[in-house]
Amino acid sequence: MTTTAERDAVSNRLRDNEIDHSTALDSRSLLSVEDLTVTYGQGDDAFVAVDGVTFDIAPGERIALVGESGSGKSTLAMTIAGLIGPSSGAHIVSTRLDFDGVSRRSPTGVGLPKRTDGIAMVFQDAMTALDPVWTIGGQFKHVLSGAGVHRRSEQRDLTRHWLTKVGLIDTKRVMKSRPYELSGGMRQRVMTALALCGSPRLLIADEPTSALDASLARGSMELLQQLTHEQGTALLVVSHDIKLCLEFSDTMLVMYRGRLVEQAASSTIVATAEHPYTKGLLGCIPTLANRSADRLPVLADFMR
Ligand SMILES: Nc1ncnc2c1ncn2[C@@H]1O[C@H](COP(=O)(O)OP(=O)(O)OP(=O)(O)O)[C@@H](O)[C@H]1O
Repeated sequence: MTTTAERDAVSNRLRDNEIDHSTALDSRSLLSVEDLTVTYGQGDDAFVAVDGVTFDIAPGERIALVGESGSGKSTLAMTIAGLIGPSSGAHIVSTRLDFDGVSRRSPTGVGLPKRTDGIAMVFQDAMTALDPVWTIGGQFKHVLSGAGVHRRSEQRDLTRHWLTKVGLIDTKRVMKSRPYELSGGMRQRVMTALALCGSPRLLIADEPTSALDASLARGSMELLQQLTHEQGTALLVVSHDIKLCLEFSDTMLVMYRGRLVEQAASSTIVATAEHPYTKGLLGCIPTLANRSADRLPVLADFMR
């Protein structure tokens, strides 16, 4: 049995491992992105999905990335996580992409490493994100081995610890189960536990609540917020749920047709929004004041 102190030591080791701080560039930012452009295809068929985006994430900061369908949110999130590259038909260019004090940019500014250590992702659909033929215990073993935890007792105890943290009981049964044997809500919790068990510095959640009903969505956001806060993990949530984002984030990033058109504190964005798309988006949130309106505002084409 691993003690709490031993488990904390493993978590700290996971947090610190393999990050080379010798090339530290900006100690204030966890993630620093400058002029990032992602293009799919080539020549006449080229499509710019992310267009010259610049932003920073501080350690422990909670960011909400919002925007209409096709505005480039997932492309941006997956690029940061190192999950998009030439094999996905994407051409990536940036002038800066630093994570945890280390430049992740290739020397030419084109492309990114395949995977970025210290960044984990939670996807929209747990059924497709989890491996269908492996038991949950086996999937934890795989992730923890990749994070440098090889002792079986440590792996077992960390798995139980994280399954309990996300609110699952009877962890023995869950560990022996395959994804299809669990309910949708349980799978979502397992995915969150898997993402956090390697003690990432940044957790990216792409539409984590869109498959859930309103009360489950709120519970899921609360859980993500609580667990990342406890670990000091920064959280980047991609979502269409503006209302939930306003409540559960420190900073709001608004994308429109590949561009970042607004970056503002979530607590004040309703009053300070400058871009017409942001104003339109915020104006579409149903409130007690506008519930009697015949129809919500229609968003115009804001791009010249
Ligand atoms: N592999 C690809 N090849 C070509 N175009 C792509 C590819 N992946 C995404 N796109 C295009 O890039 C644009 C941005 O897509 P992306 O999925 O990033 O948008 P999004 O804002 O996340 O949308 P949603 O909210 O619907 O998930 C879309 O027009 C999409 O069709």
